[in-house]
Amino acid sequence: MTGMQRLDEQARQEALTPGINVLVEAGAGTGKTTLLVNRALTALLEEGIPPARLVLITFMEKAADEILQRLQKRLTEAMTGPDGRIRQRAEAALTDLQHAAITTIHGFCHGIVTRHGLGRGLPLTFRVLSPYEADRFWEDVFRQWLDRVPEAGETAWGLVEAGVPLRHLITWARDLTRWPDWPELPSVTVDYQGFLDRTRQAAEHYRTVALNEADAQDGGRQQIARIYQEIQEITMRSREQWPRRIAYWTVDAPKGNQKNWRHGDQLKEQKAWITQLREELNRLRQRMADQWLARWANIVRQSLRPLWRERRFAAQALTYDDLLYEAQRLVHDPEVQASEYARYDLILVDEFQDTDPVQSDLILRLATAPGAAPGRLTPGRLFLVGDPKQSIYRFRGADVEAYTDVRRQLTRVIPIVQNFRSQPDILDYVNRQFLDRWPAEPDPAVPYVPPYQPLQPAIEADNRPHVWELTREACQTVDQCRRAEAERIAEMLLTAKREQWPVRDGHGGERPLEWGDVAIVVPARTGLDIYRQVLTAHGIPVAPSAGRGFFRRDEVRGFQCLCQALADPWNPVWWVGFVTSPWVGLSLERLAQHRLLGGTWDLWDPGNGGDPTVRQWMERLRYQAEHRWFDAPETLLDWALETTGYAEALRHRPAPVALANLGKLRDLARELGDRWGMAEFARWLTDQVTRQIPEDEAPLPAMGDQVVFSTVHQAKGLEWPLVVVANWRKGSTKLGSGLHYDPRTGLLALKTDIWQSSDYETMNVRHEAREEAEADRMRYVALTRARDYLLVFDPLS
Ligand SMILES: Nc1ncnc2c1ncn2[C@@H]1O[C@H](COP(=O)(O)OP(=O)(O)OP(=O)(O)O)[C@@H](O)[C@H]1O
Repeated sequence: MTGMQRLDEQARQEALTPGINVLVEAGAGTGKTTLLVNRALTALLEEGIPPARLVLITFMEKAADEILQRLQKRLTEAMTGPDGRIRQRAEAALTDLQHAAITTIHGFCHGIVTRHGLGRGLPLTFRVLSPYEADRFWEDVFRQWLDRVPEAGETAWGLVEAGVPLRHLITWARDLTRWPDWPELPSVTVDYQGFLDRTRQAAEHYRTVALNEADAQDGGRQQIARIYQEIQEITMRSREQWPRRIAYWTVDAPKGNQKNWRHGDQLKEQKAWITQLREELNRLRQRMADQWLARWANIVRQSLRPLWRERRFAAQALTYDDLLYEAQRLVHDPEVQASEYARYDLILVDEFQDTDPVQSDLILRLATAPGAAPGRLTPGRLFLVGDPKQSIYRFRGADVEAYTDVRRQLTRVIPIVQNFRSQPDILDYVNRQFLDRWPAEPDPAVPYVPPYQPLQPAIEADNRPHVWELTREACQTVDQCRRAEAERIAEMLLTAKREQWPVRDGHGGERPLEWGDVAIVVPARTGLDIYRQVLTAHGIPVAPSAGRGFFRRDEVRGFQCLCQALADPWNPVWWVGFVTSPWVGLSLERLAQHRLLGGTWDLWDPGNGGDPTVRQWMERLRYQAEHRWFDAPETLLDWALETTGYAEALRHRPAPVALANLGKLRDLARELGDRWGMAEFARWLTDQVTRQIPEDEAPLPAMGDQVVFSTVHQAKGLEWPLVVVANWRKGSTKLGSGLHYDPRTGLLALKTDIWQSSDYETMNVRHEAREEAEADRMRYVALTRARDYLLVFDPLS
């Protein structure tokens, strides 16, 4: 099964050639990190570029750490090589390695902003706001804006009057201030009067006809009477009320039965008019949405955006987005560009498929000599590695078209296709899935669809099966299908374990499959509990996994109740919430007993009666409440852990998820509590818990011999001997409700349950095509995680 044949050695060598700008388009499992490290080593050892003149940008901090470690190891090895010059350079590079900018794009931008921001509209020193802080701060500024800028308050009030819910306005304003730039929208007028006049006249006419022509119980006659009545009511009201009434007016599909009419043609005519009215109403609503959007967006653009910028800069605080946008703005200043260009000799970028237009523009600017025309890159400055087939971060702004644009500008695109990870059968299966779906070369008509070069195996095929396309038992609902899938998975896994399927051990040998070799890779966490239950019922050990429900977890809610109890000791709900949470674990019966025994609910006056344990807790909490202004949330957390013995209890149970979450809670308490103090922290935490804001639970430390569940995003960059691809659904790819912006077309569109603006459809068509391509890429990532065995289901319908 060994017998490695090197297929693209020449391409790999070519990629390392100094003096050219390279985009290495490397498929899954082709060893991208090794290639990146090799190119950095060529720069350090052969070209003699000092570490400080290298930039190496990774997608995550963890990847930056890994690359740094690998470089350290390789340089240490090079220090004992035969060539004296290389030994010297390796030693020097190792000493200076900390000066190399091996960092995420945000880290890199931080440097640019720090070096050049002063005198260019940015604060001298600044700190970067965490997303929580940024949110909170934004809300303050938004409130002040509404209060202090008269047109802002008036516009908001006018829109609320017209039927736009305030919470929509707030969300839209937040989105609008987050996006870097978007065009001022043309103002829109809506001709309510014309619409109402026309509709009233027509309704009057059809009503008269129906009265003479149709039986009283006919649906059509009743329908026209209702329409007539509604239009009368709307016109009777003041103009200010028209928009709201029209926005929420629904006209049903035409009704009525020819049999009840003296002349059937009359009903036909009425039905045609009603259909037309429905269309007209939709168009009118679309115009209303355009008008609202333009009014709100333009006022946000004129005054909220500048105010928000001014306020955060005055507070010497930048958001993560600021780092990117400000760095991009700065490198468009010729002086800054010249200075940054002179600073580095080589820029290496990992995971370049997940770039966005801002990032790619910034990187290209730094690879262009000062004064050179845009796009005329200096040779030998760029080494980009990416796999457009694995671009799966569209939801947070990655734009595979930005990748395609850069690809077009680079003269050297080097495909690497030999996969070191998977069994030939698996690669064969993957190739068959995508060869027909994706073009061999980029197709300008579909710039968001990646080109596909078949993956080539690095090991020889054996005659064992490695891929199973699984089928489910017949099922009706999605959950039943999930259960059926889970049953089938359990059956296969038990067989694999019983038959001791061999997996490669990474040292050229084999060993029998263990539970820890198995991953179930899913697109989303919905419905995972079903799989978990079924597998557990079959005796298969399953690793607990972190979801998005951090603020719904008992350990977090218990602490939230404690914080709130101290911030608001007059309300017994909070302290009772705390003592009945698993932190303290008192039962409700015990509290009822406490009351029966003459206990109070009043923290300030626990009295002498009641249950002694409850009273003891009340006294402790009262003491804490009295001192709350002096306590930081982190100190409070420590106090609670010590006093309740909760962490100890979790350790004995054992409950790794809860323990890991307590760790995360402490980090939050430290970070936010330091800046906000107790009362503000308590308010914030309560807000997150009550609004059930989705938030990642703490990542878990490595588990023992257990099957893991992993989302595709979590699985990116990882591999397992046996991968099951399950819980796949062909979901809707439509743009959901809310405000949307497409930086590529400059379109802004909004949609609610009732109305949508006129650019929504155009935007949605673009969006759907891109989402479908993204879903295919997700599937590619999932399938290519498998080393030895792949079990795949078709999507659930
Ligand atoms: N030059 C090499 N020779 C043999 N095996 C290699 C080589 N480079 C990497 N590998 C092995 O191949 C597998 C895939 O490598 P790696 O995870 O670096 O690929 P990748 O390109 O980052 O994959 P993906 O993009 O799919 O996450 C790993 O098991 C790794 O140990």
